Amino acid sequence: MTAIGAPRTSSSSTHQRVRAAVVVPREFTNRPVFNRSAPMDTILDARGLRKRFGPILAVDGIDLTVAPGEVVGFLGPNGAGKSTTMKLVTGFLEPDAGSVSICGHDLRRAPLLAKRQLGYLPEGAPGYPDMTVREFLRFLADVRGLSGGALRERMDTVVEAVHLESVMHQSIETLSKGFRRRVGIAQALLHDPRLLILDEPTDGLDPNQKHEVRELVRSLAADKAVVLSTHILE
Ligand SMILES: Nc1ncnc2c1ncn2[C@@H]1O[C@H](COP(=O)(O)OP(=O)(O)OP(=O)(O)O)[C@@H](O)[C@H]1O
Repeated sequence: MTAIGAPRTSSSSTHQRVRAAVVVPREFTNRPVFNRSAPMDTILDARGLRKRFGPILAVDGIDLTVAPGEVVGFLGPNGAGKSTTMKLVTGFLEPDAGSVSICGHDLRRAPLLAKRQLGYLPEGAPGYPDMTVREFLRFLADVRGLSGGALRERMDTVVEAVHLESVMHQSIETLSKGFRRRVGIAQALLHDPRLLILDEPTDGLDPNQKHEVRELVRSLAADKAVVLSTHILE
């Protein structure tokens, strides 16, 4: 994947900016990536990211900076390299070249500090199928180091934000796609991160659910930076 053109900006509110980074497979373009120097309040600063899988050059020199209040959308066809870029940005995969900094913390040198500021919804929103939603969220809150009153407060906040009240005692394997995706978003929000990376958050959802997730992302983005992807080009 390379990114083409300057990111487009549209103003949805005075505090929020939405940008679309159109991403295309390497063979379709020789145009340069967008390359800007990071301003002081940058939440995500990725430079020169490159990743090869054998003969496939999946990510070829991505530079990306995202500031608070910005929503950046990766738009590209299947196989363009959107998920791979997200895996590099979240530390799920090691890049062959390049660096990632989250809230000023270098992902390689200070992974815990960087990941503390990161919430990640992987593609397909994986969860532990036999856990109930409550067990799953409690487990992840525990992993994130939350306990006592802080844990209860964050659980209540995300359950309300994502509207999970009605399914808290249901096992994840019995949830509809829409609710499964919401649980994935809830776990990404639990520790109140500054950066949200959402891989295809609306994929497979019906139009109402898509609208809800988009509204949710919009409401969350006021004080966070959000990067999301979609292969739905229209
Ligand atoms: N672990 C891997 N091993 C080998 N090739 C891989 C691996 N992960 C991704 N690829 C390849 O890298 C390229 C980019 O894949 P990626 O999943 O990042 O694309 P994508 O834009 O997210 O696509 P989609 O919209 O289908 O999710 C594809 O050609 C894919 O086959």
